[in-house]
Amino acid sequence: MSFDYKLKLKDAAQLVVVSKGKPYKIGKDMSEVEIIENGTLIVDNNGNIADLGNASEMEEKYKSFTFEKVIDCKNRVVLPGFVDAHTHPVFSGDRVHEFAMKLAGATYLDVHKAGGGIQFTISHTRQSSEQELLELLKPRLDRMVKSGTTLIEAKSGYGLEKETEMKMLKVLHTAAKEHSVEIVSTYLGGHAVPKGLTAAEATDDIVNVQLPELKRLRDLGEISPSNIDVFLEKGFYEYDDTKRILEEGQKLGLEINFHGDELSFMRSGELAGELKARAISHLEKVSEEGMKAMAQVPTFGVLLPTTAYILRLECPPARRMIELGVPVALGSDFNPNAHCLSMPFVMNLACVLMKMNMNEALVAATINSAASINRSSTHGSLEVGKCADFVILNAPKWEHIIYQMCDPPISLVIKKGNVAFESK
Ligand SMILES: N=CN[C@@H](CCC(=O)O)C(=O)O
Ligand SMILES: [Zn+2]
Repeated sequence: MSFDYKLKLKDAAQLVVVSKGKPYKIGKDMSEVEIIENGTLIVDNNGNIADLGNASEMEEKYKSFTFEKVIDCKNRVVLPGFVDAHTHPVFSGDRVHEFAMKLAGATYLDVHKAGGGIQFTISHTRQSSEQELLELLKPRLDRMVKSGTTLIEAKSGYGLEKETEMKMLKVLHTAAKEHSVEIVSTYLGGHAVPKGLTAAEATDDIVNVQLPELKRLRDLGEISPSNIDVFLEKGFYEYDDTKRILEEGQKLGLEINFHGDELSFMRSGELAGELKARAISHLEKVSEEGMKAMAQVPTFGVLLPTTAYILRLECPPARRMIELGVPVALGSDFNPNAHCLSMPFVMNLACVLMKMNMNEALVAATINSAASINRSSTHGSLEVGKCADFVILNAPKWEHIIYQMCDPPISLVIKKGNVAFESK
């Protein structure tokens, strides 16, 4: 039997549109969240939003059409699926022992210098097969969906040599086809300097060995990276090496989306201005000039409150960034250091630790995070033509998604018009 439409979300207490007709929000506009009170939304047979509006008007308009599925959303709210703008979800080996070290006072750099941190994860990930990494990744993605995430940015970066970096990108490419979560992948061969090489030698290897292989496999359709990333940090990659790697990636059509100004001030914002970067993540130590340069491009500031929380760092200046017109996005930074898969918890931390208001946090976790990975024409808001990715919350007001931080009452998560998660 065929139906006129795939899905109707009927009589929602709130349809949280978030943003209308804009690719992203900046400044005071981040505090505005568009809402339709008592609304109904229709999904077409391709899994895109066909229409939305006042419930009684929609009932009248669509009374003679058929729907494959109707969900009664009375006393519930519908939000766009969350977009997680920064994750490292492909790895093997946990680092629970390092959590204890950090609680006892070790810093991120102490752990790294002792051969732990990224190096620990690299040694495990190098030994795992593509299939093992895929099997480890899938339940992590399931847990993201349960928390309302429907689109993620996901990085390689636990190989630091050609084989493992490409293996990670292949895992992401396969997962994108086999899992309901949509994935935009990022090549992060410059996540740390491999043991035995200098930063200059590692940079040469990325430029002369890894990037040509990335191009070859991308041309063959075996991987699909959209972005290039480097960890610009003292003892990792410094300004000139970072710039060289990012520029080489840009020549291959990759967008620049890098880690910067996390533990030390590295002139990340200034570099983003020079290279017209799409996004910088972390930014705990960003300068006033750097923020101004970012606002100018604009370069998205992807803020990661879990990192500041877990490492007890001073938070990035979110308020000043918003004031200066930097488009701010949020990510979970899910990785073995910051083991968080939940965007509701990230939004809560952004409000409490970074002093963002709830509207700003929601904008940063939807339309702005989608825009930080160049997906806001299809994701991040409830607008006609966009992907039917939703979080249906069993609460009369959307703010409960942030307020009930660790276990918000999510009753359903919809991906492309299909139920991806349903609470029992
Ligand atoms: N800071 C660099 N990279 C990750 C951490 C990766 C790791 O510790 O494994 C981050 O974004 O927090
Ligand atoms: Zn990261």
